[in-house]
Amino acid sequence: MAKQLRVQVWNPAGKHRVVSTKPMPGTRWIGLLTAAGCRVEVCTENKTILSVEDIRSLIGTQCDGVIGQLTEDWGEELFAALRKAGGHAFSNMAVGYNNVDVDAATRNGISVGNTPGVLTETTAELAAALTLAAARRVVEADDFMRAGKYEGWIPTLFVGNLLKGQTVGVVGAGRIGAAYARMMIEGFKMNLIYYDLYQSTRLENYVTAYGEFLKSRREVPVTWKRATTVEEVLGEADVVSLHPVLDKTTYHLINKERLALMKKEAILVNASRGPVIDEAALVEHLKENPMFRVGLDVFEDEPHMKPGLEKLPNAVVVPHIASASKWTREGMATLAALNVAAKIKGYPVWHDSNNVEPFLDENSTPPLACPSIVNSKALGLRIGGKPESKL
Ligand SMILES: NC(=O)c1ccc[n+]([C@@H]2O[C@H](COP(=O)([O-])OP(=O)(O)OC[C@H]3O[C@@H](n4cnc5c(N)ncnc54)[C@H](O)[C@@H]3O)[C@@H](O)[C@H]2O)c1
Ligand SMILES: O=C(O)[C@H](O)CO
Repeated sequence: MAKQLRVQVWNPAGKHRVVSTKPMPGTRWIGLLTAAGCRVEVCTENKTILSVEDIRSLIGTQCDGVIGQLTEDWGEELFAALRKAGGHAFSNMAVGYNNVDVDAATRNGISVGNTPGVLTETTAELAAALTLAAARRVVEADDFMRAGKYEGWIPTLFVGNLLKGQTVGVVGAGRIGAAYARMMIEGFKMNLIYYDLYQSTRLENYVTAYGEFLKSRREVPVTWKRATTVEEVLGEADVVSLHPVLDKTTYHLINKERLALMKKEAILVNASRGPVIDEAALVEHLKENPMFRVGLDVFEDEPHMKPGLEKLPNAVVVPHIASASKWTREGMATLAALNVAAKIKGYPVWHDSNNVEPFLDENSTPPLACPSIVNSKALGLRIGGKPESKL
């Protein structure tokens, strides 16, 4: 018998029961759910990652929808439990949904929401921060300073890499990868090489236009190149940042053999998902190549690091905080709540999941639609959405 988990209840008399497996930032998301007639139960148990058993007990015998987290294992067991409890709506509070078995959700007639767009710039900024921290050895230098080791300026102290005029490689040039590329190109005048399954004409045009602008100012123009293989990016780039989805095609995309193709003094950044890199191979590569540096936001066995990584000065490591700006986290909560509330109300799926801005303006009522449902086609859900109607 599973233990009863602590919950905080909002709008107890609400007609539809919605569970959030975690407290989420801000209050707008709670207001939107209660305005849609939902009783909202937020799990406040002091446990970082809930087990499948914990979540089953939260779902209970009657539940219309759940907002879950990327640390949870949403598979057949939970979706069957949710369907049995009368539910038909689930949303991850994340854009990535590799923790969700979407086919299992579809089999059980449950929609799977995610939160694209609202975290694009925030995540790209953290990838840029990791790039700079690794290139200029910021964390090593900070440790050195705090340890009282600084005895005065010398020409050889913490010499790192200059980014200007170097080549930035982006693997996965979707929303976040393209935003990161633009930051590095405009901010540091880097040239671009990218690899993606699809051509990013928008990004290419952007770099071309920026190159023309620089030329008009008699500055050296930036350039772009679409690589035909990931190996081409690894061989040519001075900085490589990983931004693909995690699936079978990207699991251990960066392995021992591919690390060996990279420049000895290259920088590798990962703010996508940990398993995109074979982390044990990375630890060995970092040991053998002290001038090779990494910036990591995500890890293969989160929350753990592969043994040895914690000791390496050429690695900057942060705990999966790439989307952690107040505006983004509150926006993620809003999108997740609306994915569930609008589905419960029978509204259609928003026509453009790459443009969720209309849902994020706190001063206006959101469109009558689910912002982003990844299995909308498989479930045969209606596409539409009308701005400026009350939920
Ligand atoms: N660290 C964090 O906190 C954080 C925050 C947000 C997103 N993410 C991760 O970033 C990922 C990307 O988010 P997004 O909004 O940019 O998604 P997106 O769908 O816009 O971009 C993903 C890109 O990856 C490409 N891709 C897929 N398979 C590929 C392959 N085998 N090789 C190369 N490219 C491939 C796709 O074509 C697409 O362009 C998410 O799925 C999530 O896992 C992490
Ligand atoms: O996929 C996501 O949205 C992120 O990992 C959350 O920060």
